[in-house]
Amino acid sequence: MAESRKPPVAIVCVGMAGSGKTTFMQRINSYLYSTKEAPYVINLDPAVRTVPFDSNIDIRDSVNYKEVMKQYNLGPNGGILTSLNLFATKIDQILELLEKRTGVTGYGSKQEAPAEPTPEQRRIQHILVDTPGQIEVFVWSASGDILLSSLASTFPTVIAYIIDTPRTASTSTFMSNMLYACSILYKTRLPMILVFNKTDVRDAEFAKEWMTDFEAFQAALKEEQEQGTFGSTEGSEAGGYAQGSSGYMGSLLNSMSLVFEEFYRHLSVVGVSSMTGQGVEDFFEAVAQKAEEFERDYKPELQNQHALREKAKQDRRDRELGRMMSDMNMEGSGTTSKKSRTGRKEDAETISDLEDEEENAEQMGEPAERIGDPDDYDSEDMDEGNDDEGLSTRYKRALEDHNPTQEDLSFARYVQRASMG
Ligand SMILES: Nc1nc2c(ncn2[C@@H]2O[C@H](COP(=O)(O)OP(=O)(O)OP(=O)(O)O)[C@@H](O)[C@H]2O)c(=O)[nH]1
Repeated sequence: MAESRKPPVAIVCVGMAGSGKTTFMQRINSYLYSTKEAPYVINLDPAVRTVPFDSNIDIRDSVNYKEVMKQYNLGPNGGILTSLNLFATKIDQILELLEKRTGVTGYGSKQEAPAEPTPEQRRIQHILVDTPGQIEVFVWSASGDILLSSLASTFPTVIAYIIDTPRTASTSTFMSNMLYACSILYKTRLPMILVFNKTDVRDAEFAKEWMTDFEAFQAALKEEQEQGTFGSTEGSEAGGYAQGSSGYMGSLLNSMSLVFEEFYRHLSVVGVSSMTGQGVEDFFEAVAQKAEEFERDYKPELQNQHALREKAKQDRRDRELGRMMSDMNMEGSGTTSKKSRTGRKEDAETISDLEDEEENAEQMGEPAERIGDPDDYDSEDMDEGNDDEGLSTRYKRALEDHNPTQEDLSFARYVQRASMG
């Protein structure tokens, strides 16, 4: 009897620019190496110059960010977004690779589950993902969504939200960060760990206290207002808000601290120093806890959504198939020859449509054999089977195999237009 195996956990590091994502990735990467559990590393930041660790998959190997900016006359953020979009069109290949390396298949996978993972596959317990510093470009873009939901369809996926602790020590910057974390949690719908980084500079105890005791937060807010430091970044320098304007802000933060009580309950909080390595073990304990939570609470919901999407897709295919058949006037006329009913031209259009789809898919980087054998749509072959049922089945299969989702389709068109696939 094969020993049951926990699938590797995907840890996606997000955080504002300069919060220390890359340094944190480097730290947890070397920690895992020291425990002989080498992770699988993915870099999704196309604009980073040097990455201080080895990546197994690097967006920079597929997309040249500088070239994208030049070619499309884009600024830095547009360049990152476009690079991510282009990379997301290859998500099938990325997943296939991850599944091969880890021996795990997801519920949406086209691959068969392996009988027994090899020792190499078993060794990968974590997949680490570094993201661009322009957090919104990743979290709020369709490509970020595709990358995250694809990962989560195969692996327990956890978001590590990295916070620059010294720069979050005032009530206003703390609350801004919490608001951001909250929006990411509700956008991604994945379990989240708040990583208060740089604890060698500033201890994260204050943040933990503010998250568990709203009275402590309100007391800190009052103190800042009295000392005139309200609105500063680090809670000690001169206030960023003019006297008098802090009244509204103060009461807003006060109310938010009450509203966020429920949100805080869904989070794990750890203090880490990526510089010294302090707190890294706590982080991995939180990861294990969140991975269990993912399997228990998030996965059924994701599977449910996946099943609903599949059903909607199937219904749409059926409708399209029905429409196509009635357009071709083929329903229930099993004796008439297809050629005489529709004429050569129509057949040729249909075949070329299918070929177009195949071409689209190839431009998206899928290997030809996965797109379907061109012989399937050979006109001679189609002529041979004069029964409607055969043709109907073929169309159905063609739609199943080749009709991308609306999302895929828009990406396919996008890539085609950009001629970058
Ligand atoms: N003292 C201290 N500094 C840190 C720590 N972690 C990161 N830093 C510093 O913070 C700065 C930013 O770190 P990065 O790892 O480049 O941050 P990032 O979030 O990847 O930055 P972007 O790539 O711009 O998004 C660097 O100067 C790091 O040396 C830490 O735990 N303690």
